[in-house]
Amino acid sequence: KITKEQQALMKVVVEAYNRHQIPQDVAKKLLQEQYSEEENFLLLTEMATSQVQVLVEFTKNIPGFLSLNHEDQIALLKGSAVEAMFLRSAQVFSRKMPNGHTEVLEERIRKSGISEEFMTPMFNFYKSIGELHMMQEEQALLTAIAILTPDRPYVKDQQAVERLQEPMLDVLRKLCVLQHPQEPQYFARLLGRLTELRTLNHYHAEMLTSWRMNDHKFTPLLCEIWDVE
Ligand SMILES: CC(C)c1onc(-c2c(Cl)cccc2Cl)c1COc1ccc(-c2ccc3c(C(=O)O)c[nH]c3c2)cc1
Repeated sequence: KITKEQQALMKVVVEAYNRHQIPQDVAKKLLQEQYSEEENFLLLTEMATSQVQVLVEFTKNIPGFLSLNHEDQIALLKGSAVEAMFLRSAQVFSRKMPNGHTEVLEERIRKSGISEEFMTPMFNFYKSIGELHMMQEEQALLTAIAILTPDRPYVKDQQAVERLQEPMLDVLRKLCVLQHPQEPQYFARLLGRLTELRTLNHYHAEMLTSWRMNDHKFTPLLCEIWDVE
């Protein structure tokens, strides 16, 4: 049922997703340093900065992305960065990393100056992703689909983005039917996570504001992608 060109498209996206990961020495830092709120914030800032670099490289490998209008490429990256990082960090939680990354990452997020009201939706999302037991092909395609969301702010040629997103949605739908035959609603559940991600964007904007009010500093790359400072 999955055509040859759909196989090829999936292969490119999955390989790019696996190739571009946070370097292990950066990820391992989560395990080493102390646990002060300050230290946690700095470590999470380092992870996010590294994750954005990884995200840019992954996005450049999405077939057709580099032939989009350049301003639209930037608009898509800025509009999807937080969602892509929620998806990627969610894998850490659902992967139940062997060397304790999961507990450590949760601990550091819970003690990094994020107010309680954002913890619940954030960790509910992590839990809902974990329950899906997504395959890596599904993770890669879902991330590409999130990045290729046509109605991000400031996107001029939305049709061009739709033309790239639709083939991804078709492949993911077919893949879900093949990999989860006993669960016909699985594809719909995956798309439901994308809706949940949109609400997390709003919470995240408020998290940024409260961090900035407490004079927390971000890196130049994060300031650029999140339009802060
Ligand atoms: C600027 C800082 C304070 C910030 O602001 N909002 C968020 C933030 C938060 Cl707190 C939650 C969700 C999204 C964002 Cl942007 C963050 C921290 O963002 C990240 C991003 C990505 C990881 C992350 C990814 C992969 C792996 C990984 C592997 O792949 O092996 C092993 N360890 C990983 C860690 C962690 C934290």
